Amino acid sequence: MKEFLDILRNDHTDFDKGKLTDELKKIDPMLLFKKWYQEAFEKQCVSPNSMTVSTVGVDLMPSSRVVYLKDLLAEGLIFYTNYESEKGKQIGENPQVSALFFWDELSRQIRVQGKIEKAPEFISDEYFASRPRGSQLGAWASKQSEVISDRVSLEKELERVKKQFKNKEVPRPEFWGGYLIRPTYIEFWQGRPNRLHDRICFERNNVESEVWTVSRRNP
Ligand SMILES: Cc1cc2nc3c(=O)[nH]c(=O)nc-3n(C[C@H](O)[C@H](O)[C@H](O)COP(=O)(O)O)c2cc1C
Ligand SMILES: Cc1ncc(COP(=O)(O)O)c(C=O)c1O
Repeated sequence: MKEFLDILRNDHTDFDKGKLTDELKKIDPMLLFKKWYQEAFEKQCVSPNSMTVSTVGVDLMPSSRVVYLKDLLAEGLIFYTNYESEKGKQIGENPQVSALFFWDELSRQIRVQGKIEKAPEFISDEYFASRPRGSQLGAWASKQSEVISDRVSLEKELERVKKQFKNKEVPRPEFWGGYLIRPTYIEFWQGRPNRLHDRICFERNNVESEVWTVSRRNP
């Protein structure tokens, strides 16, 4: 037991897969995001579309979970979920969130902060319709984040939902759809030797502004 903890504790492997030049400061951050995302895909990073989204409700207790990035628009990042889930409730209380990507194979991290809002309904409809029927039924069956007595009750609910939509298309539930994160802060992080990493940060005052202030930060 101690052995693996020690191995990990004593692992000081350097990051050395690239660097960030000041040239990057001239690029639109959403275009740079797309470039890095594409590179994460092409380098076959594990789960390149997994992002950790953190929300904070009125109790001020941050809560984080992994979701899949599904759409990348010029305006921001879209993921899909249950609007009545814990995250949905917290977003209702406070629309400020952060999102995080880590692509180990590239020694890269992207940190995003911004404002979140429900995606337009037609975007959610289109995405929901593209999902496998099993996942569509699952969205109806799961009262996401609510306590259930046991697994059997969830499976019973799935059976009920299956009967309800037998021989019919499964419509998108009103309580399920996309959220659009509009960034006000995007940080590109490239791991470098001796823990002296490169960080290029883009910030703007509000989501309408097209003026990004760019800085390099200490690692
Ligand atoms: C790789 C991965 C991808 C996930 N993708 C989603 C997703 O796209 N949407 C979603 O609602 N939950 C997704 N989940 C489940 C969430 O992490 C989380 O358990 C769920 O959304 C409930 O979170 P909440 O109770 O904080 O609202 C994913 C989990 C993992 C590990
Ligand atoms: C609870 C939940 N909802 C939605 C999703 C996204 O699923 P899909 O890629 O089928 O839209 C996931 C993915 O793991 C999930 O766990």
